[in-house]
Amino acid sequence: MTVAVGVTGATGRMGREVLAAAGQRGDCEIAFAVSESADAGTTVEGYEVEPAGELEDLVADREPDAVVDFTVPEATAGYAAACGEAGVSFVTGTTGLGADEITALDRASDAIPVLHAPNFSRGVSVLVEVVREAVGSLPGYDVELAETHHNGKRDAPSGTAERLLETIEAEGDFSGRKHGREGDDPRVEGEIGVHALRAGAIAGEHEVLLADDHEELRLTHRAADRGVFAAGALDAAVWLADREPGRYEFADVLG
Ligand SMILES: NC(=O)C1=CN([C@@H]2O[C@H](COP(=O)(O)OP(=O)(O)OC[C@H]3O[C@@H](n4cnc5c(N)ncnc54)[C@H](OP(=O)(O)O)[C@@H]3O)[C@@H](O)[C@H]2O)C=CC1
Ligand SMILES: O=C(O)C1=N[C@H](C(=O)O)C[C@H](O)C1
Repeated sequence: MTVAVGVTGATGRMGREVLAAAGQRGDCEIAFAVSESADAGTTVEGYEVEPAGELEDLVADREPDAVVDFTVPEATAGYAAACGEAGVSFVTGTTGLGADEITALDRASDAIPVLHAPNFSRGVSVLVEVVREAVGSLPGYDVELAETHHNGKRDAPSGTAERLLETIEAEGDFSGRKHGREGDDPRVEGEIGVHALRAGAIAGEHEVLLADDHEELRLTHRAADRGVFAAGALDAAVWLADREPGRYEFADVLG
């Protein structure tokens, strides 16, 4: 079966990557591509990019099996609602979602399958589980998290860092998060240090450091490029296309 995919944010870093990846696969085809500021004649990877304001019409006309979204939180909430109305599965990797946007995903999931993942890399899925085990096995160790991304990233800490922090907090007895460190600011027992670096074109790095007075353990994931996220998102779209309505995780796709 070939899954027809609509792509939002088509002119963005991830949208371009999703369109490029789709062209290399036999299990999906592009139904349409949209972007907020697309002008007439804009093309990406050979696909015509249409104005995002026309999403409802495009979903009705082209009848995709799924929409893949990497945009901004305020757009993601509206796209989820439009897909819910049209009965089209919705996959989103947009990070920095607030309570209202999460509620929009939940509402849409009454009508359609919705999968939101802060990271579509298989390696990060494993990292989350390894961090869970490490924190649970090393009670009392200091924990610090650092994430590094390109200079165009909007949200901090990254969505992946948020997922790792939730995992760490669920597994141990911590007093709170400490974002950055400056001046006369020694470490307080039980805090989780959080550091966000932004530079150049770095696709995405996450490191969790656990240490006591005698040893240190560093658990690190590095994305070599964005292709890994695009591949995971398309895997999710193919998997999600014929599911029942509800909320799904990337881990469900990986089985
Ligand atoms: N889950 C994962 O594995 C990954 C998640 N991400 C997340 O994906 C998101 C996008 O990242 P990235 O591609 O780097 O971002 P970019 O800034 O490169 O692209 C954003 C896209 O969103 C569009 N956009 C911006 N504002 C609006 C709006 N108000 N309505 C509709 N569309 C809009 C832009 O359109 P235009 O250019 O026309 O303005 C652009 O196409 C981020 O939240 C990022 O954290 C990124 C990588 C992996
Ligand atoms: O904005 C990005 O680039 C990335 N965002 C995701 C996040 O916020 O965790 C995933 C990946 O690290 C790249």
